[in-house]
Amino acid sequence: MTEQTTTALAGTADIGVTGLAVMGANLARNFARNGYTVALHNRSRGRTDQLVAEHGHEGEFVATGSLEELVASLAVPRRVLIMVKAGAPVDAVIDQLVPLLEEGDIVIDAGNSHYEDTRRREAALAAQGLHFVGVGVSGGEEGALNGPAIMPGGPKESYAAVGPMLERIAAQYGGEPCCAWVGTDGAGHYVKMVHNGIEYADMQVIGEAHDLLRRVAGIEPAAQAAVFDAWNRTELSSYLIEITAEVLRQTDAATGRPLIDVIVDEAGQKGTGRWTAISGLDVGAPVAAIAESVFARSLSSQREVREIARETLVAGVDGAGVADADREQFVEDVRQALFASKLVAYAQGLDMLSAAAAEYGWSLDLGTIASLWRDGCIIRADLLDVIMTAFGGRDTDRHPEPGTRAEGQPLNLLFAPEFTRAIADALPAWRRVVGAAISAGVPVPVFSSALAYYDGLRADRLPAALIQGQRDFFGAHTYRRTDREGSFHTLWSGDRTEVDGDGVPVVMPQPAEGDPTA
Ligand SMILES: NC(=O)C1=CN([C@@H]2O[C@H](COP(=O)(O)OP(=O)(O)OC[C@H]3O[C@@H](n4cnc5c(N)ncnc54)[C@H](OP(=O)(O)O)[C@@H]3O)[C@@H](O)[C@H]2O)C=CC1
Ligand SMILES: O=C(CO)[C@H](O)[C@H](O)COP(=O)(O)O
Repeated sequence: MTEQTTTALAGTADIGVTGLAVMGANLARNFARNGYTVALHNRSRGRTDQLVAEHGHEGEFVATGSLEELVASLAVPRRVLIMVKAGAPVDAVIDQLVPLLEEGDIVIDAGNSHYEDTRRREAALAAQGLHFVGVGVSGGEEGALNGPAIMPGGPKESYAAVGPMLERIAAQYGGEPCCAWVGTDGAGHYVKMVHNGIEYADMQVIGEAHDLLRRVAGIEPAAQAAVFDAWNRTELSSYLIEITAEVLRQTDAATGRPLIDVIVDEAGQKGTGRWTAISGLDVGAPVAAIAESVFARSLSSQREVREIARETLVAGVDGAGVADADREQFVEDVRQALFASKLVAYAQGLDMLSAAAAEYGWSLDLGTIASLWRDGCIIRADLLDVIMTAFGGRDTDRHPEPGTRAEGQPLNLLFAPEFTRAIADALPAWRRVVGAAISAGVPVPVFSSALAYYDGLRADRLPAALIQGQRDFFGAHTYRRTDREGSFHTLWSGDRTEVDGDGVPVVMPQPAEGDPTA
């Protein structure tokens, strides 16, 4: 296991990895460091040779120059892990691989593929006697090497062949691997997609907090780093808060200014956040905070429009800022608003998983899924252990009916008593912060959207009643009544009497004598 091996070991390698950019190379090294013999392949040979030259001493590698060689070097059943750019490249690799494989072999796609692609690919490969396992992987370069969070989908029986290997290279939290089979076909990639949607919202709320600390409280980046360090010792403790402090502390070598001030303020995106928002719309899950975080990135990238807007649109505020005496309280308010908004993003993401489970017939256990995110991935946070507990802990044998929660699991994360309390405690600060941001003209799309979600959930009555009235007025779409079963329509263009779903005039019950509402 320790000697560098580059000669072909035909038919003995435990796993083949094709696609040796940042993620594939580090996953391959992780497998090798854990004692597996890893066959390597990349479209262009350079990456393969580089990996072997730089890291060949870390374990048993079989460098190959073609997919034919890669497949020939693998033990049966063959396991080939694809880690190439998502989309058409995955299909291109599959098309080349399939003719080389035999019944029972397993193709693992560990990139950020769209779950619908995964469903399609699994069905196509199953028809040819091959197993296709769509696996979500999170943790970036460092996680891939030292232990990522892994969310495998695909046929349950395939997990027996790949699960133990994946569990071995995954991050470990309290002795448990951050890896477990999550559900059939595209479920693994769906769960990873929602992870990324939450990641977008989490990053955006941290960004909003940073903006408020700078523009309202006047706290410069280096001092903010200390604030985020301190927040990382509270219930906000997480990887993203930790790296935020690192980024804010960094000085640009070329200018001596804070690095954050020389980075162009346009956020990129590869697609997983957008897919989450689109899927939320498709399955009818109100993931507004996640969607707002995607829109915020899109707005940031409208460079030309923003330039014109800066010159033409007025702010309409009379100056912003907190007095010195109020700064400490404001910082604490922002911390609480950040925590509450983050909880809402998790609540929306988890709610969406249940809606998708119903739509696609998956059995997703929210407690186990939360357990996978406790370490290794980008959204890892102390909070996830609490969320896991709120959903009944980790139980890889618990498979609720599609679209339902396992017994005892709350219908919404915010209904778990500890989170109901946490939000209630944060609420006054959250409202103050959103109010202050609006007054100061500082955009807080996710802070405010998350608060609107919370207020929408808890409202006695929503203006949806008026929308139903409007829909009935212009399109005879009917409405339901609070006091009777059935659907009803008012003859808006006629005498405005009410008819039932069959067009029969409704006879109003006579109010009882003495009824005060009569
Ligand atoms: N980077 C990250 O932090 C994370 C990435 N992911 C996902 O993992 C996957 C890999 O990501 P990453 O390592 O960043 O690499 P990239 O997404 O940048 O993809 C580069 C790799 O894809 C190969 N490739 C591109 N097109 C083709 C093709 N048509 N046929 C064969 N191979 C092709 C490249 O080969 P060549 O060298 O020949 O160009 C190279 O090996 C992606 O799906 C990504 O979304 C998941 C989690 C985290
Ligand atoms: O999957 C990941 C982390 O979990 C990748 O880093 C992904 O690229 C992040 O998404 P985006 O590039 O859209 O910010």
